[in-house]
Amino acid sequence: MNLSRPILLASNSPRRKELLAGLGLQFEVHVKEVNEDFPEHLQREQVAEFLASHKADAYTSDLQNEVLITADTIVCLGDRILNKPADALEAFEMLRALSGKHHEVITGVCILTKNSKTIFHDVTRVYFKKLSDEEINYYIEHYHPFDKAGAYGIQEWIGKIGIEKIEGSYFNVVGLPVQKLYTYLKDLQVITL
Ligand SMILES: Cc1cn([C@H]2C[C@H](O)[C@@H](COP(=O)(O)OP(=O)(O)OP(=O)(O)O)O2)c(=O)[nH]c1=O
Repeated sequence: MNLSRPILLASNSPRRKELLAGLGLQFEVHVKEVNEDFPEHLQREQVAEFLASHKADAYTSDLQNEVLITADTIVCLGDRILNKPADALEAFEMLRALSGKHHEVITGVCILTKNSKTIFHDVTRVYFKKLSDEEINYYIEHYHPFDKAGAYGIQEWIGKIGIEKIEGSYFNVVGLPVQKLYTYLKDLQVITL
């Protein structure tokens, strides 16, 4: 893959680094702490896009020729948005709520340059089987899913035993919709084969 300009990934997430590297791209990682509040009135797709865009805004004045990528993943159960659980009790409550139902995982992405901002999102529907309290407690105890929206990682044990099916991109659930991102980067002429 050839790059027309340097790529920066602004993310703390090891999964995002791995997924972007999986596209065969060279990039650098830069991270600034950004507050993840959002306006109440936004639709859920808009929340993921707002947060990705907001993360990118912290870098506007730093960019020269670089292309900056940011993302945000949220888990939506009906109208409820599940963020990262604060503790084991909240993680248990979230997984109990997701058990036996389907929900949507939305990742918003922002591609920022000095002169342009491109924002998009991808949605994946995830169907959980009914989880027992023992399964939920076992997962929380062994995997500590406190850095994950909705208190689970599809790539972990619970994804194997608990998820019946998904509709949409698997990688979008892990944290970066790489298929769509590749298309945007190609259309923006950031990458060529
Ligand atoms: C639902 C789900 C989420 N996640 C992760 C993706 C995200 O890293 C995290 C949601 O938090 P985010 O706020 O999207 O990202 P982050 O704070 O980890 O990283 P950044 O520095 O880029 O802001 O949950 C999984 O790894 N697997 C899953 O199945």
